[in-house]
Formats: sequence, C-alpha cells, structure tokens
Amino acid sequence: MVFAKKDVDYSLYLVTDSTMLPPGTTLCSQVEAGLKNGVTLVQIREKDTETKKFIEEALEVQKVCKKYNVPLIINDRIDVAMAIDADGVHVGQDDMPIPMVRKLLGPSKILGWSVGKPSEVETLAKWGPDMVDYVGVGTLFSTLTKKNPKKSPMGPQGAIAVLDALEDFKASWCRTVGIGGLHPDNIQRVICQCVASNGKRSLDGISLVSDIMAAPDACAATKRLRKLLDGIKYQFVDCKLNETFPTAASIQSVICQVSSNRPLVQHMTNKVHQNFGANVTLALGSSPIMSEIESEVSELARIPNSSLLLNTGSVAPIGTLKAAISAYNEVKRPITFDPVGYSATETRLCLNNTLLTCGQFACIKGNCSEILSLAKLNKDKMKGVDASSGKMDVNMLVRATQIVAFQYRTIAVCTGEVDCIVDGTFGGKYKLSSGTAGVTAEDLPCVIIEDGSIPIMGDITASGCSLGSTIASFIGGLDPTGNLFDAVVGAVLLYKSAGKLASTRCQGSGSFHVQLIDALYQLFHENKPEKWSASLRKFK
Ligand SMILES: Cc1ncc(COP(=O)(O)OP(=O)(O)O)c(N)n1
Ligand SMILES: Cc1ncsc1CCOP(=O)(O)O
Ligand SMILES: [Mg+2]
Repeated sequence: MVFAKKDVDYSLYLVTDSTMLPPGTTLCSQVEAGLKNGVTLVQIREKDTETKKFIEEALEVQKVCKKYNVPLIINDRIDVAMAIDADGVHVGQDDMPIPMVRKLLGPSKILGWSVGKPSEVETLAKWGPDMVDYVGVGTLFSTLTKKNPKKSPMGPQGAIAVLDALEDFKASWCRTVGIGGLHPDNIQRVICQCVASNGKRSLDGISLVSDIMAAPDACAATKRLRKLLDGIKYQFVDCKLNETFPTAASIQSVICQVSSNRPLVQHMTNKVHQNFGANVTLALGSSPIMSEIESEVSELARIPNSSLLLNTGSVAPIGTLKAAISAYNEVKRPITFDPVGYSATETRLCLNNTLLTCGQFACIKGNCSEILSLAKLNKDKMKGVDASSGKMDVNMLVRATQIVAFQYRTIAVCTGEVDCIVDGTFGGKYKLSSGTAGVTAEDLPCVIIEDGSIPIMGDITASGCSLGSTIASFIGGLDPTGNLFDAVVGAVLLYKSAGKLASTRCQGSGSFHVQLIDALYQLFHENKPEKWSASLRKFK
C-alpha cells in the first residue's frame, strides 16, 4: 500500500518502545489501543532489538497498521523498511545520510529527519521537496526515553526557530512534529507557542513514546491526547482571555473584584523586594505570602484566587521554582513572571530560559532591557539588573513587547518612562499546522501608558518588582468572568498614577517609599480610574 504523502496525518504520531510496556500488555496491544483511539502515524523504534526479532515485530505492527489504514515508519533501519515494504523511514543526524536513504527507498516512501536547528533546515531546503517529507523537531523537553541524548532540550523557543527556518528557506512541503517529553500537561502550550513568526505554520503534530507505550490504559491515554489535539482553546487561567480595550469602567470592575476576592499572592522573589512587595500587596486589598517551600506550593495554588509572582531574583532552588510553575498551571491559576536581569549574566540567562520553557505565564513583565533581550533585540549585553539608561525608541519597545507576547502566548509588559502592554494570548486559541493564520506579532493589540517621567521611581529599591506584586494581585483577584488584559492594564495604570502622585508628595527617596504605598492604597480604595493621572492609549 502506498500512502499519498499529501494525505499523511501527522497529528498524533506514536513511536514505539517495547522496553516500557506495562504488565499484561504487548507491543501490538499498545499500538492497537492507540490506533483505535486516534493515533494517525506509527513508528517502530526498537533500539536494542536484534534484526530478526525486529523484523518479526515490524511485520506484526505492520498488520495492525494496515487494519487501521495508518502508515508505518521504521526508525533507523532502512534495510528492515525495504524488507517489509514499510511506508517510510525516520533517520537522525547521525544515521544514514538522507540522499542515500532516499535513493534506497525510492520517491514514494515517507522520509523523516530529526532536526534541532535552523542550519539543518537550510540543508533540507537545499535538497528540495523530493528528499525530506517531515521533520521531528526536538528534543523539546527532557525525557528518559531517548538514551544518551546528544542535544539538550530546545523548548518551544527552539521549535519556533526551526519553524521560522522552514518559512525562511521556503520549505513549504516539509511537515513537522514536535517530540520529546510531550504529555497532556504541556501539549496545548506547545501547539500554542510553537508558531512561525510569520504566523503561517505551527507544528503539524506531536510525536510521543511513553505517554502511550507506558500507559496501563493506552486507550484512555490516547483519548486524552486526541481531545487535546482536536481542541481549539488553551484555557490556561480561569478568567476571560477575549480581546478587549480596557476602559475606566472595566478597570473599576477589576478593582471591585480584587477587593471582594482578596487574592492570595504568593511571592517567590528576591530578598530586597520581599518586605516592600508584601506591603504593596496589602495596600491593594490582597494577601501576600512570601513562601519558597516546595512542599506547600500545591496547597497554596489551590487556595481560591491564588496568584504566583515569580521574580527570578529569588534564590529558591530551581526545582522549587519549577514545582511552583507546574502547581499553578495545573489548577489554572495565574503566574506573573519577572525575569530580573534576564541576560545580565549567563547564570540568569540560563535560569530564566529554563523557567520560560517550564510553563505558561499569564503575564511576563520586565524593564526595557529585559524585554528587548527576551525578544532577542538587545544587541549589547544588559548592564546589570537595572533598566538600561537613556531613552528607548517607543516603536522598538512596542516591537519587542509584541514579540515576547507572541512567542510566549502571554500578556507582555515592558516598563519604563512609557509602559507598553501587549496581549499575545490569541484568546487561548490554537490550531495544528496553520499557526495563527498569518497574524504576526506586529498585529497584536498594544496599549501605551504614560504619565511623564518619574525619576524618583528609580531611586528606590523594588519599585519595578512591586509592579509585579500589583499585577499578580489584580489578575489573582479576577472572577472567572473577569478579563486578563483589563486586569494587567489596570494594574500598570494604577501603579504609574500612584508613582506620579507619590512623587509630588515626597521629600526624598525615603518618604517616596512610604508615599508610594499610601498612593496605591488611596487610589485603589477610591477606585476612580477616570481620575488617575496616567494616560492610556492604543498604539497605532
Ligand atoms: C518522529 C521522530 N522524531 C525524532 C526521532 C529521533 O530520531 P533520531 O534522532 O534518529 O534518534 P533515535 O530515535 O534513532 O534514537 C524519531 N525517532 N522520531
Ligand atoms: C525518539 C525521540 N527523539 C527525541 S526525544 C525521543 C523520545 C521521546 O519519548 P517521550 O515521548 O517518552 O518523551
Ligand atoms: Mg536514529
């Protein structure tokens, strides 16, 4: 049987591994359970099996695949593929070169290649459409299934680079599957985030091993995966994600919700910020807890209206930070991420990039340098953890904020004399293959908040970090009917206005600290956004 390449469905691509079979199951029973419930492509990958047994197993699996009219791909072994007339082969960078494999297989068979970086995409593009039919993009996340991996996990950002390269090198024929550590808790985020910058393609499917092969109930496991793949919305927080333009009335409503819900704001933050952040949170009618205890993150996340502020000036062990991200994502409670000093040092760059691949953030906020670096627009290395000096071009700041919002599917906030806020959530919508239907970062809605310069804001500690406390309070206090963008914009507008008010009342930086808390308290409890001094406008 020859499958027309254009008809191959890459959406749920099962790769086998008989070393992880649960008791009472067989290679074929697990494969059939998958095929019955929505697996659309199968690859037999048995790295430690002798040829004779491998052929026997491949023939058995081939029978089952034929029953469901699903193509069978053979991993590594071109000889076995030819011997049993399989539907295709998958090889990696260290296996037989693609042109040789294609010469042996002939033009009609499906040929897959493992790809981890843009230079490999450039090569396949040069070969043209008659060589590689699809690429396995990975390893996305760490996995125990692939022994002695030569590459460290690339995360969704690495996959975006591959998708961008496919578009840049015009390899339009080439399909893509993500692979490596894919499970129900990250698949929607991966499909949402892994979109080419031109919005014209996302992954065509996901490929996995252990989630099905090691499942005691492979039917249920496959059904769960199928439901996620066929879904259209990733509701990563329990509030509204629909596109809005915030108004004084909608911000007033957010404050009413925060007042009434009194959110618990868990701070995982640096020592300098802890005390002031707690007082800012209290001033906003919210309840702070400064906890970095891994064993309690799940309990805290389950408290009604919980909200996590993750400020990577924190000295908590990375395992604790990762556990907190998972715990809050699991219960769809919001996480505000503040990548302090994002690329000031290799250590911070590595820590922040690692955490950025671990979960979905409701809001990512940073100063100009941090956001420019996150967007990979900051040419010179960041200078310390403070916002870089000197004026920044607003258009560049907006562009950087849009890129961060687009790539992380989040509400991105860039703070400075002018604050930029961009909604990159797309309402949580996602779709295999077609990306965002051509909508790019530049098309994302952006609002600008300004109130003239407030130089004294930079003369106190934790002023930027405490905007994080304010955002976390506002989004944590939302009702399920509350709107995420309204809450973030409202928080930034309040904070900017309070800063301006405090600067007119203080005698110096010492009293500015106190006046800022007073101003936040006063403006919050008065709840008259229409009277606040800071202005809010749409960008363009
Ligand atoms: C769909 C898919 N993607 C990637 C791989 C990995 O192939 P490779 O790099 O050759 O590594 P091994 O699988 O041979 O260990 C794959 N098999 N399938
Ligand atoms: C074959 C392969 N190639 C890259 S990761 C991987 C194994 C993926 O297994 P799992 O889905 O269990 O993480
Ligand atoms: Mg291989």
